[in-house]
Amino acid sequence: MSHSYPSHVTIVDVSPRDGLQNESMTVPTEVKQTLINDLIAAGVKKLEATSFVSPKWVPQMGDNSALLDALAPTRQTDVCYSVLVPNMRGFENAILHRPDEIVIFGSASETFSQKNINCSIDESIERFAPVAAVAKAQGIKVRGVISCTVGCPYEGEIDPSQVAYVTKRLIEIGSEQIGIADTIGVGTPLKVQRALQAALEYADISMLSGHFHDTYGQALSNTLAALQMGVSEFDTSVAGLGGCPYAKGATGNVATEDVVYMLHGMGISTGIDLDKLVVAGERISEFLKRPNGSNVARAIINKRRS
Ligand SMILES: CC(C)(COP(=O)([O-])OP(=O)([O-])OC[C@H]1O[C@@H](n2cnc3c(N)ncnc32)[C@H](O)[C@@H]1OP(=O)([O-])[O-])[C@@H](O)C(=O)NCCC(=O)NCCSC(=O)C[C@@](C)(O)CC(=O)[O-]
Repeated sequence: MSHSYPSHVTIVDVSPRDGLQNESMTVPTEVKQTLINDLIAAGVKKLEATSFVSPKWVPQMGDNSALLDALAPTRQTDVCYSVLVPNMRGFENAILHRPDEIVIFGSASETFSQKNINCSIDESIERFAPVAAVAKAQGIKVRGVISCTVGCPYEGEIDPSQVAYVTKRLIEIGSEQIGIADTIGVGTPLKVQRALQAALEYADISMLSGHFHDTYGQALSNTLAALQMGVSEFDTSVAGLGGCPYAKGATGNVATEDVVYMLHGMGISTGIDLDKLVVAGERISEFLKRPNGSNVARAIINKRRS
């Protein structure tokens, strides 16, 4: 069977944000800065640095401004520094640091929307609309991410028509890209393809990206299923770090190392140096005192030791 896979894939490493937002220990700003610089040294060209959400809701991201200040002197012009922004208050704080891209994050599940950002899906779009308009007027890219596109921790299975609806609304208010997220990692390849297919009612394939958590070990298969549809951008997390504070039990995103290994093995370029990426993942895993969540990283490290 032949598929027309993309020749190049953009990796968005979300570990500094999605990876660390759920950590119970305080991760010092310098450690986040080192992680980001390690990722960039490995060739990552797009990353989620932090989020401008309420520190009462997500204390771990409370150093958002300090982190961007620390990164400023060595900021790379060919790297896209993204930040999550839930409302105008967050945007006003973020804009002081001129991020390259803001991410507005909605949900295909009503209940998850309430739990995560304390408003309904329609209310969230109303909040995002002025944020997206001001960002675009200032030359900042706007990406929309939709949580719970295949399953929700509160509502169970999500109908693809919900994904189509939120995609439509996010595009109407100016999202240039749409991330299809499997927040709790319950998706399997055909379900993920159905969610992507629903988004394609309103979005072009070049606008879509995949954001797959690996709770049930399906994320790499789901990545391949998305690739087969022509998706060429994926959110991944070095060492598989992460989880969402409002999706109990959900583990991290698919490990960046695992996706890069698969893509390179398929002849698809990423611009990333896998060995340097493994160093980045090991350093943060050691700091967090947790086993490296990437199968590929563990294999490479074991091989080096033997
Ligand atoms: C959205 C809100 C702020 C609404 O929270 P709220 O309590 O409804 O907001 P509010 O407007 O009523 O304000 C309450 C207080 O928060 C302050 N406030 C209000 N906004 C901000 C802000 N931006 N930055 C700093 N402070 C803020 C505001 O000033 C006020 O302060 P007070 O007067 O009480 O001192 C809250 O629900 C929130 O911060 N939620 C965070 C959710 C979050 O970060 N979730 C994890 C990221 S999403 C995710 O992981 C999924 C994703 C993207 O990865 C994809 C996937 O896998 O699904």
